[in-house]
Amino acid sequence: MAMHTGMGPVWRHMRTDRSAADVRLGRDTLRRVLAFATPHKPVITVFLVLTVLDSLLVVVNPLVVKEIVDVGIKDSRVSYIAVLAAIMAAVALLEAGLTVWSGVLSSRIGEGLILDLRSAVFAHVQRLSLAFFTRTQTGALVSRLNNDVIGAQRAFTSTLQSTVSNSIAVVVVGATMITLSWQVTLLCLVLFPVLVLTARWVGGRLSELTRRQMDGNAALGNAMTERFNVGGAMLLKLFGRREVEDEQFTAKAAVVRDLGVRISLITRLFAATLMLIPALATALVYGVGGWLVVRGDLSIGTLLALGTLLLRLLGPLQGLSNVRIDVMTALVSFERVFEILDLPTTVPEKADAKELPAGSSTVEFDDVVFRYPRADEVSLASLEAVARRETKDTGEILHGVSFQAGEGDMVALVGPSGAGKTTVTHLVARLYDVTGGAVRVGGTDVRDLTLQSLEDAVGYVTQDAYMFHDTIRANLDYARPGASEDELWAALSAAQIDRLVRSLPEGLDTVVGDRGYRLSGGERQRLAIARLLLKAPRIVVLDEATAHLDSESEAAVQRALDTALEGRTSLVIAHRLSTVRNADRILVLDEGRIVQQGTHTELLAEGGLYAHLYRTQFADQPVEA
Ligand SMILES: Nc1ncnc2c1ncn2[C@@H]1O[C@H](COP(=O)(O)OP(=O)(O)OP(=O)(O)O)[C@@H](O)[C@H]1O
Repeated sequence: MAMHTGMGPVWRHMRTDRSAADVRLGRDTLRRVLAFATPHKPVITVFLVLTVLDSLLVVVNPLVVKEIVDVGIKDSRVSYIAVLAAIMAAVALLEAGLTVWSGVLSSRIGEGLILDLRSAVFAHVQRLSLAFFTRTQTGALVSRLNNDVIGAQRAFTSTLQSTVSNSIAVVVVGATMITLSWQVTLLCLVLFPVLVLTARWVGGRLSELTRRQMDGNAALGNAMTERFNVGGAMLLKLFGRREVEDEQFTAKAAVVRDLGVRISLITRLFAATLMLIPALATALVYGVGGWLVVRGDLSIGTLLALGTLLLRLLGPLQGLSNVRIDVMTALVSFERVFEILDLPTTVPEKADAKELPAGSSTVEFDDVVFRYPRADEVSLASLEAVARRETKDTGEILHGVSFQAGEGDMVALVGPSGAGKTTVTHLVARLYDVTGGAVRVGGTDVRDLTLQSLEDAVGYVTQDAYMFHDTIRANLDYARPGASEDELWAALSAAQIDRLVRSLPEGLDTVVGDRGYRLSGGERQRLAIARLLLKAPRIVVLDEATAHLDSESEAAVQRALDTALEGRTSLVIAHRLSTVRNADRILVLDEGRIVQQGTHTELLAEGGLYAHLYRTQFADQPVEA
């Protein structure tokens, strides 16, 4: 097997982060790692048996060589030589077979473990509260997780295999060599510490230089992404900074070049040492061994066997010198994955949570107090580079908010920017939990309901409705899996967007979302309304678009909304005159408090903040038909 003689895995060791070896692991880590291995126990057992067999085979062929030379050739026994040669060929075949078989098992274990870890992490992260996502740079989290999941599976494949096979090989080959000639063995072993020490030194230097090179490349990447987008490119042009930018970029790139040259120099020096030491050891074996043969203390066959065995000792010894770092690196990866799995959600479902009874759609806020969770309450200490750590409290955002929306009522929220309107809407479907007081849906505290039944009952349409980078059909299907073609078109037509979708060359199969066909703000919101209509929730939370739509799409959005809200209890962050006029109740929020509530006519008569908002925001809007 390549592992016994080759130096392939060495390069990976050389570049791994050596700091892992000094990390202190949690008490439970090993137990939990084993728990992940349990489902794969039978395969791991077979894999280990194969690895042991393969490592034992390593000494067979050198011993057969000895037998051929010392007995077969010396005594001119041709048929015996033929048998021994056949054994050699059989061992080689067996070794090849074992390599393939254990390779297949290794990937089955590794890939199986990746699947288990990925599914567990995805399922858990999906259930974390919204607060986690507002605090964490998702891209960085995802790439960290990907690396850790792959690092963790390595524990059960290459690390496990190399540790077992290298240990056995060192013992078996070492013992065989000592039995053959302890004098020669001792002599060659003097050279190995040189190899191990060089490898350690090179490893330390390489891992540090590689880390610096990665940082340098990241800095280059950041410089480019920041400047090669429309905003950055414009800033550069407007401030005439081209020359300075050129110089700064070249300086950063030069650092990466210098590091690259140093890494390559050290790598080559090490490669030369790797070739030199076995060559020197071989010279020693044949020099000293040859002398012993001449003196009659050693047979020629033994000398040849020693020469071959020596080469088979080198790789395993080298591998073992890195074992601690390998094992620790894999365990640290596991620990990072566990850290994510251990993150508690701030909106947990109770064990005895109830289903929301069909038809209940009242919403009630009872003296609700709320503050947003701090970063250190929702994100990870070890994800410092990913999460913006802040321990400062955002302070109370809502102070004793109380109101009721009866079945089918439309409640409008108005108030200056930052008053807490969006925050109020977040609490209805438990995107966050209240700090004090209670939010009730259908008369039950939302914390006593199952998350699924609550999520089914409440639908949101936000200003910038998110669409997956997928077809219109797939985005609609998300709200009602398996919806028929007729149902899709009925929803699109009620949302006043059917004409547009029909006019697209690909129709329902047009890709929308981040990078696909770009819908205008109004079109996107109408598509979101179609999605809401398919979901058909009993309660609708809506953030009306503030952006100015042209009067035609404004009217279309309005008609779509009228359909969407009909017969449903709704909470609307209102920006339109028609909405406030039609609302059953208007809540006027200011600095986290409801300062006024009533109908449009009542509030206008009352004066105060509403009358002021009306004059500044609503009065100059045309009244729609
Ligand atoms: N995720 C968050 N973490 C911490 N503070 C937040 C968060 N979201 C909002 N806030 C703060 O809560 C306060 C209320 O914000 P909210 O978005 O509810 O106001 P709003 O009335 O909807 O404003 P606008 O009309 O401008 O959208 C603001 O001071 C805001 O800075």
